[in-house]
Amino acid sequence: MTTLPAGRSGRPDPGPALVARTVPLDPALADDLLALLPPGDADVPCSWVRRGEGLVGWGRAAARTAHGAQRFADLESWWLGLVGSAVVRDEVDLPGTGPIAFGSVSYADDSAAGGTLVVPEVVVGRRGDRAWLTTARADAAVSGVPGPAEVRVHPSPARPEDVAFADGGLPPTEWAAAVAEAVTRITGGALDKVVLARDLEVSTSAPVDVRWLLYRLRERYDTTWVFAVDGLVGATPELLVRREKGLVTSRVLAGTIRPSGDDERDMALAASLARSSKDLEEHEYAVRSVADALAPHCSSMNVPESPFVLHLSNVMHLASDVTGVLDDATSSLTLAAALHPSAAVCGTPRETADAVIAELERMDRGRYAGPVGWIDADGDGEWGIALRSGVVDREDPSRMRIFAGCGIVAGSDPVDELAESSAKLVPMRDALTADPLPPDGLLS
Ligand SMILES: C=C(O[C@@H]1C=C(C(=O)O)C=C[C@H]1O)C(=O)O
Repeated sequence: MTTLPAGRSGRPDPGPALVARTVPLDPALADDLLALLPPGDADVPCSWVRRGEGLVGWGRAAARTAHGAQRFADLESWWLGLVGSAVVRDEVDLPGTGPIAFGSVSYADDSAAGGTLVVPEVVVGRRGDRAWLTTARADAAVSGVPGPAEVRVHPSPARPEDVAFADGGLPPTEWAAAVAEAVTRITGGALDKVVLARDLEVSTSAPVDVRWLLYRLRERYDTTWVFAVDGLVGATPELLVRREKGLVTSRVLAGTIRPSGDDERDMALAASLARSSKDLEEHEYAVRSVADALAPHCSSMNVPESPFVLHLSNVMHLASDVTGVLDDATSSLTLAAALHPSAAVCGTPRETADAVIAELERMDRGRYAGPVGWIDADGDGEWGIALRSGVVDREDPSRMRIFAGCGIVAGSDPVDELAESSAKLVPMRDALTADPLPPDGLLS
């Protein structure tokens, strides 16, 4: 059991003290984490679930939104103040127990979306055969803190009806022209790599139930982190950083091909991806940007010399797991800030790539391609890159924007990149529209 002391000076006043309690939960009650999410508005469900493990939360005990270049520092400082004065009883004591915040932060400093940390009133976590329930209240005077009786399976959410897609910031042909322009800049020597993204507008006949999207993403992309925070929802295969008891891990992805659906042919395609100099070059930039950002915080690091091929049902990626031993107290959120934006979503050199993105993409990425994840009171946590994702419109929750981007290097072909971006839109498109999968979750 951990009891944190009250009152850490020098932090912004976080408001009333947070009271948080974690108790063990019968793992059978947490067999299906997503099914525990109650119905509600798009900003209610919080999720970070992979292969049946992770965290779900709902309700708001406390929340903070921050904008501008200081948004990470502002959120971190608020979190330290909040947990520094919190009264905590943690009977489980694992990473992710005690008070936690789910968070999502905009890609760009100047985005209107900013970044938000949400401390749910109820969190259920599962790790291996252990499960727990955390309840949090910002006002200790409130009685009737929810208990295990609140943890129950809810009826399946309704699927979206009359779903229609429309061009976002740039129609596909104009986006392909932007890719061609980026290739010209790269071959002209202005930069080495830039990631260009595009968006689609989605409309439906009723407010989107985020839980439906989570269920569908989990069915088909069980090896990804299926996330929801404040109306941002997706299934990311890319882990920006995990900090757990002094160890840091980052899964870097860059270099992509589309599977053919034929196993034998896909094996040959995977082998060609692992040898493709264009993809290896693109991957190397991304790995280097992550290793360089982690190095100042680590006493030792393991940076693999060559990537492996990660198979997803819509795409295959070159992937590298970079690991390190942390030698300072930097929190997972501040590590995410140091790593963001990696060359997997920005480019090389970073400043030039960011300027080219702002000029050629002609849209605000919002929280797409920004860090999304969670942090606990010790600073441990997991932050993915918000890819294969979409955001529910706050003003009109029957509308969404979904996003996908591609790394552009000297050898990139605009038509291929357009096809790749379409393949990366498949998870969200299918979650919104496709028929339920057969019970075994396999693709037909
Ligand atoms: C930018 C996205 O994906 C990123 C770009 C990749 C690439 O260009 O090969 C691969 C994985 C991600 O790092 C996206 O999915 O939107």
